[in-house]
Amino acid sequence: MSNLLELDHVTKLYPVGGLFSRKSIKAVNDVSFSLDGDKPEIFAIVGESGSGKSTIAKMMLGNEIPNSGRLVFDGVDISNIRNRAQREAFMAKVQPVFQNPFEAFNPLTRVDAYLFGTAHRFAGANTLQEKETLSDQALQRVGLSMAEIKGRFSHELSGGQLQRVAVARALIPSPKLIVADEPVSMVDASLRMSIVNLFRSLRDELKVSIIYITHDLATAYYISDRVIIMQKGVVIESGGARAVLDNPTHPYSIALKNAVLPPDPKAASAAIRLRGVRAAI
Ligand SMILES: Nc1ncnc2c1ncn2[C@@H]1O[C@H](COP(=O)(O)OP(=O)(O)OP(=O)(O)O)[C@@H](O)[C@H]1O
Repeated sequence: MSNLLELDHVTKLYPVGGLFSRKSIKAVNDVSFSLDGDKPEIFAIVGESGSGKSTIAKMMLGNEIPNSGRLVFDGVDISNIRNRAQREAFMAKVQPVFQNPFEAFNPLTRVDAYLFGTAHRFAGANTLQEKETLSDQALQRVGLSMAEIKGRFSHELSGGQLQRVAVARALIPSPKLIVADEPVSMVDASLRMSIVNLFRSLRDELKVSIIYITHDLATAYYISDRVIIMQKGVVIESGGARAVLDNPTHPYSIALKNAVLPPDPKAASAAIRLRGVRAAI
């Protein structure tokens, strides 16, 4: 068995308190886990705001370097990727999907231009015909087509459609890993499940592994194979998604779960209880 991705005691510090301060915050504190290269899975990273989820995503994408520990993708330490050719090869294999599709697409640029650019840069498409063919194949995978989006700008598409285009773009290079940071939190609630189900079909049909970063326990429970729950940079619980989320053992995970349990008369005060638990831990 070889690992697709391994995080080995990864810690990331950020300075706090201004230029001359020596203080720092441990945004990510000694986090370790790995994804199997032979078994595509949806791996959820769950936690409240500030728990370190996005910092992990940035390190996985090579946009931040850990202060200690290693992130190894496909046998290569991500911190050692230096030249342009290595960077391009890495980016083709690890693709991001971000929270807000309206921020990911410049409103003045036609959406298809993003797909064509990716097809050219990462998939060797040179002619317009080749770019259109690759883009259309990816769009079909996410339930759209070139005909539907050609020539259109981001504001002419719904949030759900635009997030699908973002996923299609991520698929064009045939990545091994998609790092999706809160991919449904800006999408209309009625369309959320369709995007979440899309990730499942990508795992099953394209054999892509997906890091699913979310504060939403319900969708994590629904689609993930494994989950880690983070608090203040630390992994406080990890394992099979069902096992962890059916029977959380850490007070913080129990509080997180209670906060989404319907329809509980106490649910309205869940957020307040959660704050109490946080303060107590
Ligand atoms: N560039 C930065 N400089 C200083 N501190 C940072 C920086 N990025 C993140 N942090 C801090 O690191 C901690 C973890 O932040 P991070 O964004 O990873 O959390 P998160 O779980 O993704 O939260 P959210 O869901 O709100 O994005 C927070 O305390 C945050 O303020």
